[in-house]
Amino acid sequence: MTDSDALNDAAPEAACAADAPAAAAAPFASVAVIGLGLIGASLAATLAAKMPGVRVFGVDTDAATCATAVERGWCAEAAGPDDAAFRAFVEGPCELVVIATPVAAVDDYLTRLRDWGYTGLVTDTISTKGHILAAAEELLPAPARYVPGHPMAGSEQSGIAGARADLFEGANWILCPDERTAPEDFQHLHEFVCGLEARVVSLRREEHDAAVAIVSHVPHMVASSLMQLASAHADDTGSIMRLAAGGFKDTTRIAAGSPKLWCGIAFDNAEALRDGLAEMAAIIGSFADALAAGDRDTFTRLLAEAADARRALPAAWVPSTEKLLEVRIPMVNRTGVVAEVCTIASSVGCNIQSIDIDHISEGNAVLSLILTDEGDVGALSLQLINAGFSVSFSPIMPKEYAHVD
Ligand SMILES: NC(=O)C1=CN([C@@H]2O[C@H](COP(=O)(O)OP(=O)(O)OC[C@H]3O[C@@H](n4cnc5c(N)ncnc54)[C@H](O)[C@@H]3O)[C@@H](O)[C@H]2O)C=CC1
Ligand SMILES: O=C(O)C(=O)Cc1ccc(O)cc1
Repeated sequence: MTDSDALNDAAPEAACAADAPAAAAAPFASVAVIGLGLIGASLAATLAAKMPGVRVFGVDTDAATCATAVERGWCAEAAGPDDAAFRAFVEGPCELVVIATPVAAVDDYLTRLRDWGYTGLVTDTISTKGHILAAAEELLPAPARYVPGHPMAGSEQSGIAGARADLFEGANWILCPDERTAPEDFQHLHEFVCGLEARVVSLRREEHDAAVAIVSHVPHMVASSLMQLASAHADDTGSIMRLAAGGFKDTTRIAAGSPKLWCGIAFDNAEALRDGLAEMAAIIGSFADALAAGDRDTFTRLLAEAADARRALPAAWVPSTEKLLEVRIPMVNRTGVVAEVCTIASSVGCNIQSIDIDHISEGNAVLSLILTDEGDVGALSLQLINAGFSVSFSPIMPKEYAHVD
């Protein structure tokens, strides 16, 4: 039994305590968080609050940031990258490394992990995967144990000053397993992310950058462009800015984000961002064209399509605890089952609440997923069958579920 098994075994009682906020089961006993800025420090703060048994070692080049993280009780220890204690932690108890720095710092840490012979799990929070995927493949001693991650939550603030223990609550957290990802590794990472009260969305790693260009990187550049436009029209007194109503503020909040961080993100996702910006320019052009042509129908259609799409944006979902569904999938003679199944489930909007692997015999296991009442279960079933899986679904009662963990 590993340390983390022991933690897991101890967790159900804690999770049942009715009065205090329950501590989540901790799949890792010791975690290194590299980069203690908005995201890394929020992760450390969340772990301290929700998985207090986890020993977090923080790493940051800024000594004051390290001191703050320890003072606040978010990290047991925190140090600069050259501190011997960091190497000792990686070579010793560390079970998970989370890289939460700007993308420019990635090579340095992957090289250190290589030089220190680290073969444990590695994930990250970096907004783009262009660089880190290639670097992890080249540098990590166990590249199959790198699972790209990306919390789709944050803010326009930077550094530990903006960090919050509730930043990830209800947020989507992308994980990108591939066919080499060991089922147990993905199961533990899934538990880790769910323990932060975020929701895992599985995505093929090669699709990540194009997808986030559309929902995150182009919007950031559009928000910045709106501020450029307004600034160009502001006189010395800035009076035009005082006219800005809620809509302007809603659509430009993210423009206050760190220019250095966002320049790094843009250049690591240059191709998808360029394509997205060109599409965006064409869409803005179609409004201008309709105006020039006096074409009210087209103009109204463009607005109406956008209004419908905005109203249909998924609201925060409160899953019904009465409608859980278990999906059981034999994993005989097939690698990459977990990555494939979870990616299919996410693509049809299904939310996996927990993952269990029942080992039936040597080399023979059944993957058991507990789904909440979200997404298109019919499409899930069809796609899994088309992908060659033999699947069985059964509704489960909340009481039964209490014993699944
Ligand atoms: N800001 C946001 O809303 C989100 C950011 N991300 C991604 O997460 C990562 C971190 O972003 P933020 O926390 O917002 O950045 P941040 O600017 O708030 O913090 C970065 C931290 O990394 C430290 N740092 C810089 N270089 C370092 C190095 N070589 N070694 C150790 N520490 C170093 C800085 O001192 C700082 O504390 C980035 O890759 C970003 O793209 C992901 C989701 C949301
Ligand atoms: O502030 C917000 O609303 C964001 O959308 C933050 C954000 C910034 C960068 C990411 O890669 C993901 C999320």
